[in-house]
Parts: sequence; structure tokens; C-alpha cells
Amino acid sequence: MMLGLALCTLVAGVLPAVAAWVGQLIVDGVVAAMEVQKTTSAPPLAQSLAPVLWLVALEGAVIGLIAMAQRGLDAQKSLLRARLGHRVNVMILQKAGTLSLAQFEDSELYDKLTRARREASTRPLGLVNKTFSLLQNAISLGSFGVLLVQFSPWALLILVAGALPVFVSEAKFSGEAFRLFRWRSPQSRMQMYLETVLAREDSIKEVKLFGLEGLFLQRYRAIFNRLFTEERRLTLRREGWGFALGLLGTLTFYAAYGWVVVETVAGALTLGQMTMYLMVFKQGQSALSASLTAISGMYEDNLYLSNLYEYLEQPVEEEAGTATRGQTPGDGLRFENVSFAYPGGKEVLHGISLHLTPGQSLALVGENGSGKTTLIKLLTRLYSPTAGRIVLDGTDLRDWDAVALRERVGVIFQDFVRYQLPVGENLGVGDTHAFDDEARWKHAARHGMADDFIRDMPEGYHTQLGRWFKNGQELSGGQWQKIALSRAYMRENADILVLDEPTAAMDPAAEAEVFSRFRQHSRDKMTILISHRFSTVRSAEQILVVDAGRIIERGTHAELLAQNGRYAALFRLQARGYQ
Ligand SMILES: Nc1ncnc2c1ncn2[C@@H]1O[C@H](COP(=O)(O)OP(=O)(O)OP(=O)(O)O)[C@@H](O)[C@H]1O
Repeated sequence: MMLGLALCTLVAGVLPAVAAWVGQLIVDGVVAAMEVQKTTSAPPLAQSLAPVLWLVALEGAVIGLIAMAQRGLDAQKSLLRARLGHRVNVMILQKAGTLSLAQFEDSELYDKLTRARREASTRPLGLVNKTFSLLQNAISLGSFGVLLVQFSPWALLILVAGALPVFVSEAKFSGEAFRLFRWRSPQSRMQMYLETVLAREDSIKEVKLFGLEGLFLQRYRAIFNRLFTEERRLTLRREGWGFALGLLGTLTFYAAYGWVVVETVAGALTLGQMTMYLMVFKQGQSALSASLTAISGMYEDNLYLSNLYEYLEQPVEEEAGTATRGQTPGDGLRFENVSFAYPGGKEVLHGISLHLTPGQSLALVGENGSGKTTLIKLLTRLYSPTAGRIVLDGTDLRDWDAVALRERVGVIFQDFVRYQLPVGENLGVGDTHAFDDEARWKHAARHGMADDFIRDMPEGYHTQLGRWFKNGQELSGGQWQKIALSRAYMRENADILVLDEPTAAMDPAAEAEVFSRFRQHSRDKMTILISHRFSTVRSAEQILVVDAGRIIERGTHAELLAQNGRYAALFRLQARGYQ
């Protein structure tokens, strides 16, 4: 493809000069033929016409070739655009996959990612296109130069002098445009966010009911107006200067025009040469300004690409661990004096210690924001403790091989993802090895109590979920939770199962059933359950009460009731509600 591009560029670059030269031959040929026809001993008309007509045909052929090369260039460029855009997008997404959760939550990095994505498909291609356009125009310019120098080297100089000021101002404004783009990037992100809220099915319900359209749209407009003021200022200045300095180009053209006319009338140039020089000067001017525009455009593209490089070169945490087995298999999971603060935040977990042996069940209870989910994020190594350590089978989590660890832990978070995919694949994501395995989907769905309603769906396990795609079905909150639960059952090899509020949206009968199945299924596994419902928590072998990042009570349900502390108080409160 690159070879084709280079060839077409060469042809499209050289031929315009050839066309101008043939044009000169034609005019001179015509003038000569007319002279001959005026004499008394004129040969037959056809004889004088033939050479000129051949030249006309040649000119036609050259123009045809230029058109062909130009088309060839366009076709190859648009294919390149598709491929290059895709390649860059894949690079961006691949990189996103290696970033840690903490990096994702860092707004500055997120900003880089969004900016990179927004410019991804256009800038790299722009750079390639401009390189070829520069090459093509430089070749044209070179060949025009060869012709023009024969008239006068001064003409060449005038040509260059006329174009330079526009170039300098363009380069300056490119830099300014880029700085503006960077400056407004947080606001643009807010705009994108508002667009999402106003136009996506998952938020539109609330937006409508609360009547937020006007409010959000107003905010959207306000951001636009603020950004637009800056943009208008820059555009007006850019175009104003472009026009004023561009006039210089027109001026030099007409000066050269006058000069060529004078020379022709004085007899130094033939009519054909005059036509050729005018054409060469005109086209040379546009080739030169196209080259210079390409250079300043390349500079601008490079500025934007620097943002892409910055993002791609973002250091990622090394996954240094290699252990696939623990030092003391069967020891289970230990938190040893673990404390944690989110990056840039204050400490949210303080000195947490716990021990969970294989086959044991643990429940975490505590107020909103007490740190339960955070504890699970540490266990799954989405974050690392700021102090203390977490040990699985005698080996620090940090020393575990990432894949081996992932295989052992199955987690369903409160805010599990509702994939806009067929229902079967929504289960399959629970185990990438069995992503397409229908038998495993069904097995998991039976455990998670999702099998019944899935079979009633129009296309069973192949029914599309969500509203983004054709025939997508929406599920109820409880049904979604059953899907999430089944997803956890897909992880057959995991021996640590974590459910973070898995049944909040289920009806009581379903919830009771879910837990009796869960216990049966996970007899030999370690289970951690987070719930605000004491009916689900009470049967756990170990219950931890978390308060403001500390474990304040621990024991079985009976022990905790006997202690008559926070747990007992909360339990009675909830029990009273049911009486
Ligand atoms: N990504 C985050 N970055 C910074 N702080 C966070 C983040 N996630 C949670 N926090 C803070 O950490 C604390 C504990 O949050 P966590 O989600 O662990 O609570 P929780 O006990 O699971 O609450 P809930 O019962 O509401 O689910 C809260 O004060 C919260 O503001």
C-alpha cells in the first residue's frame, strides 16, 4: 500500500509541470500554424494541424493520468484512514486494560485518555496524509521550479517570499489552537458527560421524572458559550491574518503576471511561454502554500499526538508476583493489620485483621461508607494496602501471579456490570474460559436461580439484553441480580467467593432460596458476604461489624447477640421493623 501511495504521489507531483510544458508547446504550435497558414504557399490545413492536435491529445492524456493518480491517492488514503484509526484505537484500549483502578480514578489520566480517544482516529492519519501531500507538492514545486528558473531565478524567489508570512502565522496559530484544546479539555469532558446523561436510556428515566432536561441543557449551553467565545476569538484572528497575509501572495502573483506580460510584448517570450509561466507561477504558488500548510498542520498534529504518546507511555504498575501456589496451602485468607487510604484521600481502613479458613463463611456488616467494599477491593488486589499485608495460603497477595489469583477469587460487586450482550454471554463473562459454553451457562443459571426466567425469554439464552441493540430485552433489578449471582457460579475453580449486597433487589422468597443454595454450593469454599439484611448474615460462621474503617465486634450471630453491642442493637432494630 505504501508503495502504491508513493507511486501515485510521484505521478501526481510531476505531471502538472509536464502538462504546463505541453500547454506551452500547444500555444506555440498554434501560433506557428497560424503564421504558416497566412503565407501564400501554405500546406494543406490538415498537415499544419496534425502536430498541434497530437499535442492536444498528449495534454489530454497527461491530465487523465493526473486524475487517475489523484483518485488512486484518495482511495488509498481512505483505506489507510480506516486501518490506522483502528490500530490506534486498539492501542488506546489495550493500554486502558493495563491501567490500574487507581489510575482510572485519577482525573488527570482520565482526561488524557479521553483526549487521546477523541483525536485518535484523525491525527495519526492526518500526519501520514500531510507527509504525502507535502511530498507531492514538493515534487510539483521542484518541477515547476525547473521551468520557472529558466525565466528568472528572481521569479522563484518572489514565489517563496509571497508564501512565507502566511506560513509563519499559521504555525503560530496552530500552537494556540492546541493550547486552547488542552485548556478546555475538562469542560469538554463535562459536555460529553452531560450529553451522555441527556441521551442515554439508563439515565433518561430519572432526567424526565425530575425534569432535569432544561437544567442540564442550560449548563451544556453555558459551557459551549464559554468555549465558543475563546474559539471565535482564535478563529477570527487566525482567518483575519490568513487573509491579510494571503493578499501578499495574490500581490506577488499579479506582479509576476505584469512582468511576464512585459517580457512577452518586448518579444523575449513566446505566447506559449507566457501561458506556461503564468500557469506554473499560479500552480507553483498553490503547491507552495499547500506544502507550507502541510508543514504547519504536521506540527499541529504532532502536538496532539504528543498527548497520545503521553497516555501510551503512562507507567503501569508491574505485576511482579509469580506464585501460583501458596507457601502453606489450606491456610486460607488473612488480613494482617491492614490499613488503607485511597490515593490522595484520608485513611478509610485502620488496622484490619481477620482470618478465614477454607470452607468458612464470613459476613461483613456496617453502615454505609464504613469500608466494606474497600476491603473487598484490597482482597481482589484492585488496590494495595497502604500498611499491613494480605496473605493467601501463606503468601502475600502481592507475590501471587495475577492470573492465578484471579482464578481463585470470584467477586460480584454491588455495581456489577449489566452488559448489553446476549443473556448467555452475560453469564459467560464470569469465566473467560467458558465464555461461549452453553452447558456451563445453564448450569450456572440454575444455581443462580436465573434459569427459569431466561428460558421464558424470546430467544432463551441468546436473547439480547439492554436497549442499545435490536430486540434487546430489559430485566428487572432482581433478575439482573440473579444474572450477577449466576456469573459468580460460573467461576467453578474459584475457592473464594465474594458477594457484595447480592440480594438487595430480590424478593424475600428468592433471597432465602439464594442463600440456602449458596451455602450448599460453597461448602468447601471461603465465602464473604456483605449485606445489610440480618436474615442473610446471621448464618455466617464469622460476622464482622465494621465501623468507620475498624472492626468493632466479631463472632457468630449468637455470640454477638450475647455481647449486646452494636450488632445486637441493629439486629433488634431490624427485627422490630418486621414485627
Ligand atoms: N474510589 C474511591 N476513592 C476515594 N474514596 C473512596 C472510593 N471508594 C470509596 N471511597 C471512600 O471510602 C469509604 C468506604 O467506602 P466503601 O465503599 O468501602 O463503603 P461500604 O462500607 O462498602 O459502604 P456501602 O454500605 O454504602 O456499600 C467511604 O468513605 C468512601 O467515601
